[in-house]
Amino acid sequence: MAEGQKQKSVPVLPWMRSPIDVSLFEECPLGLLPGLDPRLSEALQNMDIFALFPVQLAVWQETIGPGAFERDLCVNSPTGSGKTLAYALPIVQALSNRAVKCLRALVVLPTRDLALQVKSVFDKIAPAVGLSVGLAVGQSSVADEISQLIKRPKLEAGICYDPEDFSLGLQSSVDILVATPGRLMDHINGTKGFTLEHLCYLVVDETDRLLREAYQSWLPTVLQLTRFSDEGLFPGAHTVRPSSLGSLKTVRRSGVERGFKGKTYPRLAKMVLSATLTQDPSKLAQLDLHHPLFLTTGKLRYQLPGKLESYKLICESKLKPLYLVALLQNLGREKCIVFTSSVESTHRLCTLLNFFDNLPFKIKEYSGLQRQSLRSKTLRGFREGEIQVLVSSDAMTRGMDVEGVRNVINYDMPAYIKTYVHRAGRTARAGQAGRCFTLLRKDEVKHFKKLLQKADSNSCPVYSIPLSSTESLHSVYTSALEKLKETVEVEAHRKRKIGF
Ligand SMILES: Nc1ncnc2c1ncn2[C@@H]1O[C@H](COP(=O)(O)OP(=O)(O)OP(=O)(O)O)[C@@H](O)[C@H]1O
Repeated sequence: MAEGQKQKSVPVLPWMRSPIDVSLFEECPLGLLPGLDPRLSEALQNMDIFALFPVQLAVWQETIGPGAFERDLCVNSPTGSGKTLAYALPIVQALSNRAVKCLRALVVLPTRDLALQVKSVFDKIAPAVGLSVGLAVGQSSVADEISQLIKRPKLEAGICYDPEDFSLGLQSSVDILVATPGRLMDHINGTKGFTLEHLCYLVVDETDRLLREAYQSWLPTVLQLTRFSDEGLFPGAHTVRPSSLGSLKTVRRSGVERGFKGKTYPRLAKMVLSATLTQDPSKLAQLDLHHPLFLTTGKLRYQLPGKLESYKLICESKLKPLYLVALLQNLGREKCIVFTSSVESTHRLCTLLNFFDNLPFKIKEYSGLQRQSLRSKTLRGFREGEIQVLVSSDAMTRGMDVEGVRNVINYDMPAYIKTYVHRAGRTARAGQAGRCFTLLRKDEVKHFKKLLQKADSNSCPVYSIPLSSTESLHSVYTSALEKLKETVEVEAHRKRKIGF
């Protein structure tokens, strides 16, 4: 391919070749949105949301609008474009008239912090129409989680209950569940009264990441449990009805209509989303999609946010910490995420930075090496502005939405464009401006240029750091390196001692 020529990959799957182009949609003021429940309109306005973003309008049309959830949706839309509300709003609207409470929507996310973030979005709209939202992420003990998800029948005094019979009356306390695969499987396998029998909607957010997560075969299990059919038992019956045992029963019959042959009906409507959605047929096949409809933004496979500016800083490997500190000083106290290539280098870099005396900002580590409780505390501090710089490994920050992150720094060059897209996407969200800086060695510059071309970002000027800024840091850098060396030795000794 000639230098500079844009790479347009043609998807293998035919339905991916004729997508709905989200970039042709405009924002839609709430007042003009057909069918929006006024209670939800009010809840959105309380969130300072007065119009739907293009991807939200496009999904609305295929769910609440004329599309009426008839096809499964695959959404590929840039970071920060509002994918969470794109699925949360139609699900909440669709369930707003439900008569009986049972678990009807399941949203699966790869990490606990991400699940918490998504639950907080549902929490802002679902109660407005009387829906409850649950969380299954292992944040609290299993027992606490169960007590929030499952309602026990009221016991009447003087009656002796058989424990087995008693469990038949258990009901869901939630209409919508936001979960990570691990805890979801715990409830599927061990929680009495937890059932996916009535599920109508399944959302797989950060799909490409979750499809790599085979944890206890969570996806085939969910699909299997929602395929359950009581064919012939109640022909022509209403889809949700009381069973002979007094609890609810959803009857999924074998579909005979065109397009439903061999599938159960009512079917589970699926929405899968990512900023870098896989186009790999074998991976997508795992989702067993029904007449999938592809919604994507623009012609290129990878899109960066419209108001993102990319810059490169070229320096020798051994001077990278100096350039980083000088850059951070230039950025002042603006919130910033620094990405490294591994959990180990995240830890080392964060330790080193904290040995630079008198930096006017607070720097913390956020990585998979840490305990979840510590990670959550750090994230809270970053959200609230007590921490200004987060040094992070890749796996942890996908999808993370922190207000006010103005800058992202790639301390290590990302190896793939997907990684660049997700890292850079922590800034320039929701139409805001943001900057992404990448530190490069001279020999990496060419490869980096090629990488960015995949997202059509040819414009990536050099960001210059004056020599005087780095020179003034030399002595403090030398002493910080000494301290780092000592710390690394102490830590290694401690690990050996506890047989890590
Ligand atoms: N219609 C809207 N009007 C104003 N702000 C919105 C609207 N929809 C979403 N937002 C805000 O935009 C930000 C980004 O939304 P969201 O986290 O859903 O993006 P995303 O597309 O899922 O990004 P990523 O791919 O990184 O996960 C959030 O802070 C959200 O509150």
